[in-house]
Amino acid sequence: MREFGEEQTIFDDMDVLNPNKGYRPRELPEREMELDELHSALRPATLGSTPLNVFVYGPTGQGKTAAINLKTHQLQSFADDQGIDVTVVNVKCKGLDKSYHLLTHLVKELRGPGAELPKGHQKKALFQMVTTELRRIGGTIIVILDEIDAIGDDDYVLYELPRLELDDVRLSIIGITNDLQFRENLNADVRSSLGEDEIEFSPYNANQLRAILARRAAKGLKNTEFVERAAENSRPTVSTNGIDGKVLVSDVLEPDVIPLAAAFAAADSGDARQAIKLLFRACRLADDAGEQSVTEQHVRDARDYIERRAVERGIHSLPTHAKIALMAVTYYTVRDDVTWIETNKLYDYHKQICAQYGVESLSDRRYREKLNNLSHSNILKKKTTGRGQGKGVTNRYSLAVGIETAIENLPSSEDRLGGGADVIRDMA
Ligand SMILES: Nc1ncnc2c1ncn2[C@@H]1O[C@H](COP(=O)(O)OP(=O)(O)OP(=O)(O)O)[C@@H](O)[C@H]1O
Repeated sequence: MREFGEEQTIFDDMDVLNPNKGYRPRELPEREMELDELHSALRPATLGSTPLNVFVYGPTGQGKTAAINLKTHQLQSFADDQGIDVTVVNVKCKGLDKSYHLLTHLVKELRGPGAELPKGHQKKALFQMVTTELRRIGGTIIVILDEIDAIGDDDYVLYELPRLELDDVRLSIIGITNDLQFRENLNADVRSSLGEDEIEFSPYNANQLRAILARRAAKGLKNTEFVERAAENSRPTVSTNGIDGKVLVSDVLEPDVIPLAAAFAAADSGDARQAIKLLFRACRLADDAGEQSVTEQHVRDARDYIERRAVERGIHSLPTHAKIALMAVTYYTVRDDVTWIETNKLYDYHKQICAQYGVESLSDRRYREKLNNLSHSNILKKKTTGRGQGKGVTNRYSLAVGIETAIENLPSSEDRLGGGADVIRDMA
């Protein structure tokens, strides 16, 4: 057994590289333009006027939250220095699927630390409480509504809040979403009042991700720092995407590590969170193995690990019928040693398993939908072939995940479907 405290480590500060911890970057050079746009929307607060409502949108992991945090903090400290009354309130809307829920959380945040969620009130009464709290706080109040799309089409708050006119209150709403459809579907009135300014965050490219990773590595890893180009000496340069022409040198990272992690994330979705997660996992794999250097292979292993975990999580959270569909493909893959299996055969398995384990079976059409959904989640692959003119098409499915992964994640023996899964495990 390993003993605590006896190991060497490559980490200086693990939290900086852990995207789930609250590290807040103090600079975002890749988002200068977006920060300028935010600056322009918030600047009226410094001039005694009302900041603009802003709608911020773009895919996940693009620095939307980081940029808004940075800019509102900057505004807050300027306001504190100058004696200007500015209050920033943050509401995370994830899971708040109704205006009612959003209002309860907004009241709680406005009331400040220690306040409880108000219970047992109508929507209108809650809105009145919001108004009372805004009046009590007074001055400039910036309400950030993160993941605003969670409230779906119940846009009562989004309609009413920007329309509030209260004496001595200058209210600004910043709505953030990564659901572009949500923005498109908003009622035109809501969209125009909420989105006085709209700021789009488009995906990072590989170069930008390299720079982001380089700055994180410099803060999170030992013997890794930015130096003037001339001072590179003989130390390995691991990123040339430094600030002010500096380069990153490291005794811990091999030169290919940051470019590879950035390339993987850029090829996928340009998500900075994903890139940081990949680098962090690669560093942990090296560190846990007691190695003093992170290699390209660690990055590849980290990617495999993250992908595998994501698939496993996806499989575990599948509803019953989707689990049976996956079992069906796994069953024939193992039993017949084939790759592609026809829908009709899979449907026979479905009916048999449902009858055996007391699950209500689906119609043929609904079952096909389930198979199709699994192919959209990259758990199955689908192949469609024509049977000639007028004869329609045949869909075949195969596992998109490795057979070992599929078998490892079959329902356990204690599960309602465990017996069916045991049959597959015994055959494998
Ligand atoms: N330009 C950047 N420089 C340094 N770190 C960055 C940059 N952009 C994003 N990050 C980091 O990437 C992670 C994700 O960023 P953030 O949460 O701001 O993304 P987001 O666009 O708000 O994503 P989501 O829509 O999923 O909430 C955070 O750890 C953040 O600090």
